[in-house]
Amino acid sequence: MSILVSSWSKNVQSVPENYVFPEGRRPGDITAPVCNNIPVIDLAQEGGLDHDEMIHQIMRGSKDFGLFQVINHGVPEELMDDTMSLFKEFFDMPAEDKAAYYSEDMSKSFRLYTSGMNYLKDQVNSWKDSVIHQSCHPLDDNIQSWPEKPRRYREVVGAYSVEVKKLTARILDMICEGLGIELGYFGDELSEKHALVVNHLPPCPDPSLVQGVRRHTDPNLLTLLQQEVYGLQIFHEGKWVGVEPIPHAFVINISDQLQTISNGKLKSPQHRAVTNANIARTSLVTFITPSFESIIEPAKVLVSESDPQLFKPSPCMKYISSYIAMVDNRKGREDPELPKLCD
Ligand SMILES: O=C(O)CCC(=O)C(=O)O
Ligand SMILES: [Fe+2]
Repeated sequence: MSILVSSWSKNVQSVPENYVFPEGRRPGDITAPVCNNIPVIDLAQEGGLDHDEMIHQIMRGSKDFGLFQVINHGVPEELMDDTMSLFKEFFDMPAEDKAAYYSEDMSKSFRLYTSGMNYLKDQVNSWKDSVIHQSCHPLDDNIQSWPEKPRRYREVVGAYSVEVKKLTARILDMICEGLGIELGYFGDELSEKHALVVNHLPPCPDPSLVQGVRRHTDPNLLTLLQQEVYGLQIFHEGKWVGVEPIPHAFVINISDQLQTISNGKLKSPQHRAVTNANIARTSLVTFITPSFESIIEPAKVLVSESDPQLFKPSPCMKYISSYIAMVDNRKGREDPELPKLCD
């Protein structure tokens, strides 16, 4: 039998034992109401918000929640719909078709996997299948490792990653403006890597027992997420709150390395994704990461006598490897120099 949740979960009426989290580590409030204070920012270039107001809202979201949403952002809505439909079709393919893409080898540039990062190492499994494209750009160098099924996979996902790249550059420059650092600061090296992860959480007979995407902060620079079904939650002021699924919006999540570069002015929120009883949830998550050799440290202009440096310089790779070690061992991050984050 396939170990992919998307292949066997239709045939079960209760949660198999290896997916049931022990009491105390269960998700708790899976129906947390959506938080209406998270900014939803209209980025329309004509007839939309005043530019200064956009920057103000971006800063408010990034400081108070570590997160905001954008609409009218320039990524064509039809392309967002096509990409979402394509991935739903991917996870609905017969188990034999999906088996060709399944791998536990984390070094692969494209793979389909299940649970956390490694099904075999997880003490308790997560109710999730995922695909990862380690690198989307340059497209021509990477696209050959992507699936050819469903038809148009490479064309649609390729176009999606080109559009998301443009939006990323725009948002990073607005963050520069808000922080008062030079435009282009995040160009090239600091935003070199674009990985696309698609998480698929099939309907679950009892969402209160399982984890979809477990509580974590993102170890990269910035994350852009597309969702259409409720499930993403952030831990805010001591409780879980939902992030409203808004059609054709992107959720923009400040990640650990941007928290460091901003010298703690922007925060990297703890978040997770919960499952639903009746409906599958698919999310498209683009992770922007500096080149692994980049040294991540607070921007000089953000450090002063009244604003002492909060983080020591560390290579980007250290953030990523400490995250992977944490996910593998389910322990907190041990390196005291890195933002301290997880359960
Ligand atoms: O699927 C989601 O909504 C959250 C995914 C996420 O946090 C991640 O993949 O890092
Ligand atoms: Fe995340």
